[in-house]
Amino acid sequence: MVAARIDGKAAAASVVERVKVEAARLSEASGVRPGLAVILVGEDAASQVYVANKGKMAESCGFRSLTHRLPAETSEADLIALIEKLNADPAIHGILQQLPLPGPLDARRVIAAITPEKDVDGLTVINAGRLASDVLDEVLLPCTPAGAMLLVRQTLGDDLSGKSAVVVGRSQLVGKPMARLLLAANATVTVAHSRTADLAAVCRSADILVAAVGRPQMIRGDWVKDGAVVIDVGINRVPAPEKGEGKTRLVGDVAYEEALEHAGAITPVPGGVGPMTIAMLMANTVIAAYRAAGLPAPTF
Ligand SMILES: Nc1nc(=O)c2c([nH]1)NC[C@@H]1CN(c3ccc(C(=O)N[C@@H](CCC(=O)O)C(=O)O)cc3)C=[N+]21
Repeated sequence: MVAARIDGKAAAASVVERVKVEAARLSEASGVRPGLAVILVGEDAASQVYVANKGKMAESCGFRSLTHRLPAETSEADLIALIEKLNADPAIHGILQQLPLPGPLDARRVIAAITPEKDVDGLTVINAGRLASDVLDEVLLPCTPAGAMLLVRQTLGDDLSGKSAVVVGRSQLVGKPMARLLLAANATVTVAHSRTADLAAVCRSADILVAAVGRPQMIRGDWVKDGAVVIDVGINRVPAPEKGEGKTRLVGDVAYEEALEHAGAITPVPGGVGPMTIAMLMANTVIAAYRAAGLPAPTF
């Protein structure tokens, strides 16, 4: 079998088109223009690129977009004071604190300062708790698992009854919320991780295999059940000596070429889950703006 390629770029573009329509509808109904504030502390090169992309995407959706660039030496008190100012600003509906934070800043305390209704990254304890407690009408979901789930639903439909799903990785950011979303869609879910015995055999039991470990090409082709849907969340930059694509290239957590021969459908890296992450940030921002206006929010 040769797997179908799940086109995350195309799926992300159609989410963004929906976001534009919903933003325009909100603006007509209530005069509210969604506002997204992105905070970047320090000079991390990769983060600079992501933040610039998010700003451009927000503007293309018709949002008000503000990027706050703070020096690496910023104190935690000053950063939290900025977040509190944005919490209180009625023109801002989403606050994204770009991670990782420089050394002495405590990400947990900083994220906790974001009001849950503006937490468009879905990282606060309140939003994690809403997902865990099935309070789905109030939750803002973490963007990467929400985007990955949309690709699963696009491939297999909304009801995963009778399907087994294996999530490799148990992070707060991806693994745990992904498992909860799959469970909410009626899949039978296993969360595997670095201490799982015979990980290959566990993976082979999966109709839906989600790789979120952050180790380049760790999941081999013969770990993939024939016909499985494989969602590769990993984005790893590795040296590319052999191909002449420059010094480095991006690979996922799955050995893509090998997995192609087993999977029924698979997300590539790049062009898979990555673009969906940014699209879902836009979706969360428009959702937060609808809720702030007291109107029923669109679902994605
Ligand atoms: N608070 C916070 N929220 C985040 O969501 C967050 C963050 N901090 N810090 C950094 C990571 C990284 N991240 C990516 C999003 C999209 C792509 C993406 O679209 N990647 C392209 C490839 C881009 C390239 O070529 O370099 C793709 O997979 O096709 C990658 C990485 C969000 N992050």
